Amino acid sequence: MAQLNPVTKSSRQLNTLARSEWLSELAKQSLIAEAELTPKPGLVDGRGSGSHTDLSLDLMRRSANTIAPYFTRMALVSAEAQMNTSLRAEVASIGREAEAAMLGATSGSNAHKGAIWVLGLLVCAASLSEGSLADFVAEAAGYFARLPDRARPLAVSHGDVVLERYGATGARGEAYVNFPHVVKIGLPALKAARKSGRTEQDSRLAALLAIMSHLDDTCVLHRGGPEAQRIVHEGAAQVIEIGGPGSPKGNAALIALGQELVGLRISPGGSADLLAATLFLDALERGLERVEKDNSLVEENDGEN
Ligand SMILES: CC(C)(COP(=O)(O)OP(=O)(O)OC[C@H]1O[C@@H](n2cnc3c(N)ncnc32)[C@H](O)[C@@H]1O)[C@@H](O)C(=O)NCCC(=O)NCCS
Ligand SMILES: Nc1ncnc2c1ncn2[C@@H]1O[C@H](COP(=O)(O)OP(=O)(O)OP(=O)(O)O)[C@@H](O)[C@H]1O
Repeated sequence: MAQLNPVTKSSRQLNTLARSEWLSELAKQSLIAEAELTPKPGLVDGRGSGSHTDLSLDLMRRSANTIAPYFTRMALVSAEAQMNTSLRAEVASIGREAEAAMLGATSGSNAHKGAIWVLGLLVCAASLSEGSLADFVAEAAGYFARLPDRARPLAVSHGDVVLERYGATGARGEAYVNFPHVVKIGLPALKAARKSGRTEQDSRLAALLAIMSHLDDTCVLHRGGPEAQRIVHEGAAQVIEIGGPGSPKGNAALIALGQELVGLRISPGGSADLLAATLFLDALERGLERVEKDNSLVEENDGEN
């Protein structure tokens, strides 16, 4: 009989490790692809910092690279696990560690708080369910999010302030109802734009604008209240209505919307997070080895991250 080597990992363990690393890579690449996508209104992109004074594209990339190992850990603890409150607590604790590491890497700037939450839940759901269909994974992630978070900190967040003032449920609310702005708005817009022959860059921008035109975003509400939210909803809808990214009028309106948002210091950060989630689920569903580059950003160091 062949001698069993206790140090050798079983092929099942190796598969779990490979899938966890793949999910984490897809999540990281989705974050980098979102940040690099240009021109995005009010957000950090290849042109600069948008409406932010404490963020840059380099910082967004550094943050994404810092977070990636935490996505791997989330996927590993979720693989072959039961979706219950004890796993929820374990993942929440890794999520909070990721947030602290992100803040450490950015000298305290919030580059990816919302994104850690959204992608963390989706990575866990994809790992645990071994599924790849967007609706199915988003539903599993929603179920996971709704399990109680016993370690919720007492500190008041921007989301708490906005919930109290305007009743907007923000990142938590989006997850609790299975990410409708990703599966019912972002992904269909991405696929429809691709199908109509738009470039990958324009298709991703179309998905972002579709999300922006519907989402109640606590980043926007916290900085500018309901008037800022109205400007974002109507501005994004207008760009889509007159032809969308890739059409001459749509391109001009997109640039003008960006100038307006930067002038008012408005940033649709929640929509950016949900675009990253859209790119993640799209790559997962298509079984891609990596998130495709859209070629909208040509830089000397491009490709190193
Ligand atoms: C739920 C989170 C985001 C905290 O929510 P809270 O409302 O307090 O945060 P805050 O107002 O600072 O907003 C967080 C970010 O969400 C994004 N966002 C805003 N609006 C929306 C929206 N409608 N939909 C999705 N994302 C949004 C923005 O990027 C925003 O900056 C999260 O940090 C958390 O509770 N983590 C605990 C750890 C955990 O359970 N992790 C599990 C998986 S990682
Ligand atoms: N390309 C991007 N540009 C800017 N923000 C982004 C981008 N991608 C994702 N985000 C999200 O936007 C959020 C940044 O939010 P915001 O700047 O409002 O945070 P804050 O520092 O907590 O608030 P404020 O700057 O209003 O005091 C992050 O949670 C992040 O997940």
